Amino acid sequence: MTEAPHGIAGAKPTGTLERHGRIGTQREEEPEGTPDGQEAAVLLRESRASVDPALRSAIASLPASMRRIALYHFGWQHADGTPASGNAGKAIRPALVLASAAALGGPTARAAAVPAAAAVELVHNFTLLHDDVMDRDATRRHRPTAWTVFGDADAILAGDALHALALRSLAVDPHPASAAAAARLADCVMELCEGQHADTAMERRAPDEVTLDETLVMAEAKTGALLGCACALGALYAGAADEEVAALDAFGRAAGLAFQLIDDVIGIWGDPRRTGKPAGADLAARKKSLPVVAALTSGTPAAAELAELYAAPYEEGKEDLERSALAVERAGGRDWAQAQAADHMARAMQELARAVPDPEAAGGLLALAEFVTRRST
Ligand SMILES: CC(C)=CCC/C(C)=C/CC/C(C)=C/COP(=O)(O)OP(=O)(O)O
Repeated sequence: MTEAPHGIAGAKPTGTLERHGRIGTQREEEPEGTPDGQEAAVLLRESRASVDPALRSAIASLPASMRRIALYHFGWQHADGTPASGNAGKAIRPALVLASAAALGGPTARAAAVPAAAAVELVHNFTLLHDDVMDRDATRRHRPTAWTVFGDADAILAGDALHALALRSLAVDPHPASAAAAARLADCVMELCEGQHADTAMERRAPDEVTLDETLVMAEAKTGALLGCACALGALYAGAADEEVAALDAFGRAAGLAFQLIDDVIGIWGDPRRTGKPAGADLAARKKSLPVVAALTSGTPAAAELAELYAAPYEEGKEDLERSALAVERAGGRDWAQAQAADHMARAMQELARAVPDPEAAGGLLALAEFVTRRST
C-alpha cells in the first residue's frame, strides 16, 4: 500500500524490537503476551501499588475545590464526588523511576524513590490537564476531560495544584538526592513547556511549512524529556554517578520518542475501546502528528491528497477520516513512524547497556521500554 515516499520508506526497523518483530503488534491491555510483557505488567502493577498511596495522600492535602477535580481526573471520584475506580492511566513514568532506582541501587533505592516517582506522575498529570484545555480534547482515559466538566479555569488551576504537589513531594523528602531531583524535574517542566509551545505553534502553521526534523525535536521535548527525567530521578535516588544518570536519561528520552511515535500511530488507527479517545481524533483535529508530517513531506501523490484534506476543516462523517488515514498510510507515514520507533528503541537499548551493563539488573527497564512501544492500534 505504501507509495515509496522520499527517504522515509527506506527506513527499516532495526534493533531489539525488530528482531522480536514486536513494534505495535501486541494489544495494549494485554502485555502478558510474552515473558517481557508479563514482567512489564507486574512492574506497572507494583509501581501503582507503591505510588498510589503517595499520590492519594498528596491529593488529599489539596483545598476541596482542587481536590475534587484532581480525584476526578485520576478516575478515583465521579464528578458528583462519589467514589470511583476508573482508569488512572498506565503509570509508565513512575514505573520507570522505580525500575531505574532498582536497577542501580536495588530494593532499598527503589523504596526510597517513591516520592520521586509520585512527583513525576503528578507532573505528567498536570501536563495532561493543561494539554486537554489547549487542544480542546473532550475525552481522556475513557471519560470526559476535566475542563469539559469543571471548566477551563478550574482544570488549569487543578493542573497547577498538581505541579505544586510534585515540587512539594521532593521538597519535604529528606533523601540526599531530593534537591538535585527537584532541580532536574524543574528543568524538565521547562523543556515540556518548550515542546508544548512548539507543538501549538506548529498547529497554527500551514502543513507545508512544517518539517519532519522539527516535529521530531518537538516530540522529544514534549514526551521524551519526562521519560528521560523519570529514569534520571531513579538513578539519582540510587546514588548513581553522573555518567550513569546521563545514560539513563538518554535511554528514557529515546524510549519516550519511540513511545510518542507509537502514540501518534494509535492516535490515527487506534481502537477507541482501548485508547479511551474517539477514533481518528488527531485527524479530525488536523493535528500535525509525526506520521502525518512524514506523509505530508513524502512527495507522493498521497501526500498531495492529504494536504488537500488538511487544507479544509474537518467535516463530520466517516469518509473524511477514512480518506485521511488511507492517505497517511499510502504516503508511508505509518511505516515510517513504526520504523523510526524501532530505531529509537535500538538507541535506547544502547544507552541502557551503557548505564546498566548487567542484563539481569537492566531487565525491568528493558521490559518497560518494550511495553511502551509494543502498544498497538
Ligand atoms: C507543558 C505541557 C502542557 C506539556 C504537554 C505535554 C504532553 C501532554 C505530552 C503528551 C505526552 C503523552 C504521550 C501523553 C500520554 O501519556 P500516557 O499514554 O502515558 O498517559 P496515561 O497516563 O493516561 O497512561
